[in-house]
Amino acid sequence: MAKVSIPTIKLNNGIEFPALGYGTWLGLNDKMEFEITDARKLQDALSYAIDIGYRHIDTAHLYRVEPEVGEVINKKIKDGVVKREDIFVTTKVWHHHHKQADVEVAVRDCLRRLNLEYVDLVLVHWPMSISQEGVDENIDYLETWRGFEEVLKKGLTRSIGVSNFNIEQMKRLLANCNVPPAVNQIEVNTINLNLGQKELVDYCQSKGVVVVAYSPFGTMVPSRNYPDSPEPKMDNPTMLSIAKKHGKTVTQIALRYLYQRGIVSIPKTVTKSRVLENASIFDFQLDDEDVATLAQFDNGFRTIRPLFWQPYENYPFDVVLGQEHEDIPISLLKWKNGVNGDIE
Ligand SMILES: NC(=O)C1=CN([C@@H]2O[C@H](COP(=O)(O)OP(=O)(O)OC[C@H]3O[C@@H](n4cnc5c(N)ncnc54)[C@H](OP(=O)(O)O)[C@@H]3O)[C@@H](O)[C@H]2O)C=CC1
Ligand SMILES: O=C1CO[C@H](CO)[C@@H](O)[C@@H]1O
Repeated sequence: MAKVSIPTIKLNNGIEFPALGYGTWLGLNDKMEFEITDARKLQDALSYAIDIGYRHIDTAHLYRVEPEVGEVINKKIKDGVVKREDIFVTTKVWHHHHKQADVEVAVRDCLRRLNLEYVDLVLVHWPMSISQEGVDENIDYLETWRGFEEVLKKGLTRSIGVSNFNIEQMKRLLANCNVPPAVNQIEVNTINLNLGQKELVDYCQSKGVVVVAYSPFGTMVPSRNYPDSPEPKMDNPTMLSIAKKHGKTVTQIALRYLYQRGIVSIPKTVTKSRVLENASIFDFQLDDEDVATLAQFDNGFRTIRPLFWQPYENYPFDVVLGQEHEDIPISLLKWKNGVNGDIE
């Protein structure tokens, strides 16, 4: 079987963080459920990923797949493929759990669903605080962060971090915390609309906060949020020529570019050949000319741009007036069995 060796980056707490992880967001259907066939594919592909050397898995309460992900991890531990301490598991607290006292309940529920005693990193998924009913709860993320510092102290997680925080929110958090966030997980992509996030990435990195790129391929579909959204750049001649020069694929060029910017990426795929392809990026180097060319693609467009959350306090992105009520999946906030969001 093929094997990959994925380097690590040190977090600000000294913990080694694999520079490439496995994303587990499958999307949800109209009933806000994932398709069970996709979950089986995810388990097969994740199992293969661990076999070939992936050691970092990104999941979240929102994704509804924590039980499936935990099942694979526990099986690999039982089968002696890895030890628990070899695997870096990230999960995220959804925004109806932002009260300080709710954070521990939420993280313990993640651990129960994952069937793990601890995670390696838990993130504040978004800076906004929204109730199950879609009401703006307006809880300050500084309060949420105090809850995060408590779960760290209790050993439920080895690191704490944030996701979707903008520069102002990062500055305010860093100025008002006891434990600084280890990471900020944000969209950075070079395949779809091209969001380089230079300013935010530079700021986080200058403060020792590792940037994790979600949707590194811009989810590989044209964005719903922009009427003239282009197709992903899989056939772009410039990308193809850089890929050809290095004997690599366009997606590998995109991931390598992130790695050379010091960014950790977490591509999602349920296709085994792509699991291998995405991790085979540590055996070549983009030169200065390639890097300068790739940087020019950045045009500041987001793929993940949840317009329906624009009216909420602490929405982190620029607000586009007139589009606030588009396509509101309030049900995305609803959980089957009450506030803890069990899916069993
Ligand atoms: N913190 C946050 O708010 C967010 C976090 N995330 C995290 O980031 C992860 C990745 O982002 P995601 O939005 O899933 O999108 P990605 O940008 O990773 O794109 C996923 C899509 O790309 C396809 N794909 C993967 N590898 C290749 C390849 N080598 N060649 C061609 N196509 C490929 C996949 O297809 P297939 O599976 O069929 O192979 C899938 O359709 C998520 O799974 C999640 O863990 C994502 C969004 C927001
Ligand atoms: O993690 C996530 C997965 O993608 C969703 C959008 O499709 C995001 O809202 C969410 O933050």
